Amino acid sequence: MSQLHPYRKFQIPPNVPFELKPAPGKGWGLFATRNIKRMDTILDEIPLFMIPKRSQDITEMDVANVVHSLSASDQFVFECLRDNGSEPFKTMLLALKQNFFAVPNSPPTGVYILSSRFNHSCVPNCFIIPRETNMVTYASQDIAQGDELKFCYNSELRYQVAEERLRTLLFKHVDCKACEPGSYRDISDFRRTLIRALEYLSLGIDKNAKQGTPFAIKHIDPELRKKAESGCMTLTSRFIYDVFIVALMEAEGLQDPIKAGDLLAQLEAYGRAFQTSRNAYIAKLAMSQPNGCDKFLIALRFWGRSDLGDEQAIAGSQRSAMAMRAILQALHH
Ligand SMILES: C[S@@+](CC[C@H](N)C(=O)[O-])C[C@H]1O[C@@H](n2cnc3c(N)ncnc32)[C@H](O)[C@@H]1O
Repeated sequence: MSQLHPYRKFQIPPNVPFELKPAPGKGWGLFATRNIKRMDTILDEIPLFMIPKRSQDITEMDVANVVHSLSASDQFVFECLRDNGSEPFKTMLLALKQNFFAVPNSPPTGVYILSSRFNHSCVPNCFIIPRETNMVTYASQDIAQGDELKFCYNSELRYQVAEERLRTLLFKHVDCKACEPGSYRDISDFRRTLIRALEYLSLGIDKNAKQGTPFAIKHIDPELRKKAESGCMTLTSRFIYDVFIVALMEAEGLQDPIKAGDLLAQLEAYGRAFQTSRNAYIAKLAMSQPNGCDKFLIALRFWGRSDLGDEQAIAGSQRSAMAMRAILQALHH
């Protein structure tokens, strides 16, 4: 049966490290045909077509106009798209909605035939980023031959617990080890709640508040909370919180190099802001450790310490907290 499936007609580029085949319970998916190393490129794909509008503004007519202007072979490829691998889409707009990526600084919406065959996981082994108008997928960890290749569909999901993610994803059933009830999910929920609380302590705001999720800020010690919210957290405390986030993200399998790179850059910036030489030394030592857990253990030496650079850093973080609050308020209205 699957031998006759229209996806069999897709052109798979030579030398890619995957095959497209049925993924039970999820339609079809991509599976590694050889071992893949962390940071290897898995796919670098040009769009089948692009539409110069944001996806939410695109109409059926927009899609029809573009599709009719494609070559016969590209039109055929678009027609092969199936709703989760089974039924043809009822409208062209639905086919676009399941197979597009937003492309910054370009015509904003592109349809990518193979990049949209990756299934979702909240504990992904790949990540995808735009490069000009292409979508490029990389391995975020070493992947064994035969493993399914999956990325996280929405970066906001990384801070949500399973129940919240299920509401966001809207799949009938999510096949994902962090979403299935059981001990892995309990540990995963615990780590993600902790990551969000630590981020709150470090930044003084809940960047994910727009999700309307029941994050238990009220459980945080009121004095600590006041300190965080008024931007008065010391450099040493912020360093400890952010290193703890790095360690938890690694343990959670969320260390894709982009997010991890942002966090590490932030930690390097704290490191440069220390004016007490012993603190600068501890920060350097922590950053030289190979993984987040070892970094965190070194950073614990900061416990209870202040720094000569605190006053300056606090003034700076109060200014940026005010700016960030204004941005978030504008976004939510
Ligand atoms: C962009 S498509 C991915 C490819 C799709 N499986 C196919 O056969 O063409 C997204 C759809 O795949 C399914 N899917 C993706 N990840 C899944 C997961 N972890 N669990 C269950 N279904 C999933 C959902 O139906 C989702 O709407």
